[in-house]
Amino acid sequence: MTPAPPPDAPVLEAVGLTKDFGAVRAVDDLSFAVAPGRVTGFLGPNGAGKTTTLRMLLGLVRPSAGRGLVGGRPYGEHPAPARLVGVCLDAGALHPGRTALGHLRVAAAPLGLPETRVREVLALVGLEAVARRRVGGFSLGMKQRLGLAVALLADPAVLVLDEPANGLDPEGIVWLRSLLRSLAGQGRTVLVSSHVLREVEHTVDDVVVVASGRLVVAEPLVDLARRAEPATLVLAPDAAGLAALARSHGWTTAPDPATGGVVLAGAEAAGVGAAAHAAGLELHRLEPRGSDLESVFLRLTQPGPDPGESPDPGQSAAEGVAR
Ligand SMILES: Nc1ncnc2c1ncn2[C@@H]1O[C@H](COP(=O)(O)OP(=O)(O)OP(=O)(O)O)[C@@H](O)[C@H]1O
Repeated sequence: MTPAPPPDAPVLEAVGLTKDFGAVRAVDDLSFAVAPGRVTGFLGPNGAGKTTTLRMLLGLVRPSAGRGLVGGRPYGEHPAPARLVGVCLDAGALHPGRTALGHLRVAAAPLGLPETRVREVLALVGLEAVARRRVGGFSLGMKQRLGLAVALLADPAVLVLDEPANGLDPEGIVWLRSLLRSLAGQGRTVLVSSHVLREVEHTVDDVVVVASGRLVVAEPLVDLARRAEPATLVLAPDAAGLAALARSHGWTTAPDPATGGVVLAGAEAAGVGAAAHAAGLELHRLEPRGSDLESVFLRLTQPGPDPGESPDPGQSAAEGVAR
């Protein structure tokens, strides 16, 4: 593919984006910015409003309020928006009777791109061997690769991909990760949505998390990881003594079948060691467990008791917007 990085790839921006479908508010006053040179994950559970937001950013859905901006201008006001922004919103919706090659040729024609570029992107996504096969026989993972090839055709400075990891096998996810990282490394602006944080946690630099159409947090992934509770794996022959120790310190316990031990949530290893020593409790294993990002994601996106309440006490949604 063309190696030259796009100079000054534009920022993608949602400014107070709101969308009502009848009585349903799908997106509610959503503001965030997607920086060039980084991969940003747009995350939220099913129905959180991700696709609707992406469609508003791309001028495919008219916002009820607010604006979607690419480099400070609405998508449609750019002279050649389809060259500037590569998009894959629904890889599953490709025409089943058309071949992979046919799809790319149809997409390349209005962009004025030559056959050589079609061949380049086919190779880039690893579909050369099936170029003449009809898409109807493709797996979802192969369709994802083709959708990505279409998005990459014009060598765009901005990429917007809706659930690109969906349907990819583990090897495909590793491949997608390195491709997206290299595209961002060239200075491009890359936005990928997912409803599964685990799918993209090794791919993204920044996260924009939404739930029920509203912004929950927008921040670097490392900051999201800091919200994770510490956890410690412990093996102790005196199970009752360990349970009593956990109770007295407010640590929640969960069995760890792989080791036969217990994971103490909310506990640092050093604190557990000190407490066990003080209580005269014998430990056979004491091991810090990595922060569990998925549980942070679930905690942030699960509906709270009060819909007006911030999902994370002490952190308002607005705090997460400013970046
Ligand atoms: N055209 C439409 N007409 C009516 N309601 C819609 C329409 N499009 C989306 N919605 C509703 O808006 C809300 C947000 O949907 P959206 O598809 O944007 O969420 P999502 O986060 O992309 O979910 P998923 O991960 O399931 O694709 C949902 O309640 C959905 O039912």
